[in-house]
Amino acid sequence: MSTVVRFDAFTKTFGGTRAVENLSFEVQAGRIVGLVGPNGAGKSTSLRGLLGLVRPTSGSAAVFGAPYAALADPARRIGVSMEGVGLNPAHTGRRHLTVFARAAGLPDSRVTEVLDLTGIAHAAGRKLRGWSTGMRARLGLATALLGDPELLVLDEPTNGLDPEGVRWLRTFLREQAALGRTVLLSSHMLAELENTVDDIVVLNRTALFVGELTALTGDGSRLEERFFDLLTKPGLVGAGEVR
Ligand SMILES: Nc1ncnc2c1ncn2[C@@H]1O[C@H](COP(=O)(O)OP(=O)(O)OP(=O)(O)O)[C@@H](O)[C@H]1O
Repeated sequence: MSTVVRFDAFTKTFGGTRAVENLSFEVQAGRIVGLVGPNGAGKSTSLRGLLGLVRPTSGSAAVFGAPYAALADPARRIGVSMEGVGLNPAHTGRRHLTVFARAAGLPDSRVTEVLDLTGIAHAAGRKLRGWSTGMRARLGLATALLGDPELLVLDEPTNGLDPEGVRWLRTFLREQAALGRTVLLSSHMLAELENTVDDIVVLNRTALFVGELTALTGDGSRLEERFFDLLTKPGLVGAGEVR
């Protein structure tokens, strides 16, 4: 197995706020890894640190063995879906994707492919101001897929998706993993994650658990139960718990 992502004692302080402390974990190729934690736990800060959008106060985050900024062709190797990526409401979906495709040196034909892949081809000609949150979530994913990347980094990809969309995303991510792609995603949807991820990182400023999902749920427990155990009763969870 090869290591795709590696956080090593990653720590980020904003002014007086320690957003992430001493976070260490690895993501192996072909795995789907879920980063979970309560609001403000540091999930987005960690993902942004991986993508070079946040500079660690100490420690490091590396992707494909190097800091993001050192990668030769990050837009083709890593697909990112994250809130705050500019959407021009006056652009159509196709236009939005074409801007990103051209910036990454990809052919316009790839835009049509990702529109089909993510089920939004029928809306491609409509201005984004009229798109629902769920449609925008699919557009975020379509943008991430443009470069046919080896790694997908998805911040809250299920936000705004309806149940059909959530199910579609789960199947889609499993297919990606079966093709050898790697997925690192953050989510609040514990019940859904249980059906999707191979490995899990429970984060509450520091990592409370890093390991295979089955180490938490293999005894028939629900992820939600184990999650709250970790948050409220550290020391009871066992294998994989970070001490
Ligand atoms: N640019 C910033 N400047 C100051 N503080 C920040 C900044 N970004 C994040 N923080 C703080 O860092 C902490 C972690 O925030 P972060 O957004 O990483 O958490 P999160 O787990 O993604 O939360 P949520 O689930 O609510 O999206 C919070 O206390 C937040 O207020």
